[in-house]
Amino acid sequence: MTKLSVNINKIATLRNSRGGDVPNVVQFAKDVQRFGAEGVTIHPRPDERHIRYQDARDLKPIVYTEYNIEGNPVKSFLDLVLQVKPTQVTLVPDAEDAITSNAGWDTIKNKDFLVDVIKEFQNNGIRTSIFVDPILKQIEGAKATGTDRIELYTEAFAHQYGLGDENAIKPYAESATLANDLGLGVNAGHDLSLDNIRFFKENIPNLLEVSIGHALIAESLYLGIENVIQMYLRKLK
Ligand SMILES: CC(=O)[C@@H](O)[C@H](O)COP(=O)(O)O
Ligand SMILES: NCC(=O)COP(=O)(O)O
Repeated sequence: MTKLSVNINKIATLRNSRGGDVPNVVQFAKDVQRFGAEGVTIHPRPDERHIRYQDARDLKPIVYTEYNIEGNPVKSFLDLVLQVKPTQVTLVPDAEDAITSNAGWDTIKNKDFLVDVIKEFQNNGIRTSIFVDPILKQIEGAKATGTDRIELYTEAFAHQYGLGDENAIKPYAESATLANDLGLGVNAGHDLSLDNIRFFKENIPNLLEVSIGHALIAESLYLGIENVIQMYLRKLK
């Protein structure tokens, strides 16, 4: 079974555009869970351009499904996650000025750093996942960090599949198979959508969780958030 975790960054982007509290991020998280989402994901960035650090704290008491916080483990992020204690932390090596996440970890070069932060989170009862490109030696490197899971960075798949190239799934299927063999859990995310999720899910062995935000919110503008969540759940069965 693959869990659907709804990334609510875009709700915070909309709220921040007017400086008030509409839409309310906490209410939205309550509602997506009521509509069937099996997790809530946020990705607070150091400039707080969408999710603010205070949102991460405010969400803690109301997220009764899986709470996943993503981000680059700079000191302020580390402190926040250790305070909030979500179900899972997903480490993403994103530059501060990046518009969105645009690469996975070099798990070999950053091994010592990752081993230390992963241990710190795990010692505090937080499951860890690290964002990686579908490259076999990076999956082996991920195993050496001690992480519980990996999150496959799916932007390249989404782009190529959108152009009609079904072979784009191959490196993902191979990476997931290796991760399964190594005992790593497999999550995935970035640019997944109603158009590509079923094909992705059907070809990835033992896919535990997908986190989806940008497309899901855009699709909801036309189809409604409750309906869209139900559509994803059907495709992930
Ligand atoms: C790790 C990942 O792919 C997503 O968290 C993505 O980075 C969403 O972040 P933005 O909403 O800032 O684009
Ligand atoms: N981890 C990926 C995520 O949370 C959402 O990414 P996207 O659907 O906004 O591209």
